[in-house]
Amino acid sequence: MIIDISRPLHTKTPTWPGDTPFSYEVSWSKEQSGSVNVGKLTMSIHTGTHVDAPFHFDNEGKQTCELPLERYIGKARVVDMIGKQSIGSSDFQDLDIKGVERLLLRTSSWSNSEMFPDSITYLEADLAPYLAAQGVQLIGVDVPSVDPLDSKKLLAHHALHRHGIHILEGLDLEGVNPGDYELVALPLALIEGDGSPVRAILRSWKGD
Ligand SMILES: Nc1ccccc1C(=O)C[C@H](N)C(=O)O
Ligand SMILES: [Zn+2]
Ligand SMILES: [Zn+2]
Repeated sequence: MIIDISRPLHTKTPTWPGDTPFSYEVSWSKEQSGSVNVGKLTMSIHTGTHVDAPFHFDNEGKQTCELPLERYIGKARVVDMIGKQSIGSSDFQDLDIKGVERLLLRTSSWSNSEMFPDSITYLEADLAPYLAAQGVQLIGVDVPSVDPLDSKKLLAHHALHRHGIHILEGLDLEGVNPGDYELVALPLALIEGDGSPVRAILRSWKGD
C-alpha cells in the first residue's frame, strides 16, 4: 500500500510570504493546437513538498541535479514529535535511532494546510551533529522550513548541510503512524536549481 505524503499543488496551496504564487494553466488548448492541451506551471520551488538543494542557502552549494538520488529513496523512520516548540538532541533521549539513514519528523505544527503557518516546530542547531553521529543522512519535516519562519541565519539548514544531512520539507505526515517505511521522494533532473518539488510516498517496510 502506498501512503502519499505529498501536499497537493493548486492555486490554494500556500506559498512562502512574498514568494511566487502557484499557477497552472492550459496555455495552448486542444482547440488551439488542434491536437493536445499543453500546460504551463509557475511556482516557487519551496511550495508544497520539496527538497532544498544546498545552493538554496549557500551560493557555492550543490544544485538540484547534483543531489545524490539514493538519499531520497530507501528505508526511513517516522517519529512522533507532536506538541514541541523546537526539536533538539534531548528530544531523542527515549528513542533509539542508531543506524536510521532517513528520519521523518511528525510535528503536526502546520494545522491549517490551506494557510501558510504563523509559527512551526523548528530544529535546534545542536540536532545536526547528534543526528549525523547516529547515521542520519536525510531529514524530513511536515512544515515549510527546518528553521524558524523568521530566521535569516538559517542555523539548522547550515548545520544540517555541514553534517551531510539532506533536507526534505513540507511533507504531509498527518495520520502516518511512527515506524519504518520505504520512502521515495525524488527531485527532478533540474540542471540548475535550489531544490525541487517532489512526489513523496511511503510504503510499508518489508524487512531488511
Ligand atoms: N521561499 C522563500 C522565500 C523567501 C525567503 C525564504 C524562503 C524559504 O523557502 C526559506 C526557507 N527557510 C526554506 O526552508 O527553504
Ligand atoms: Zn525549502
Ligand atoms: Zn529549507
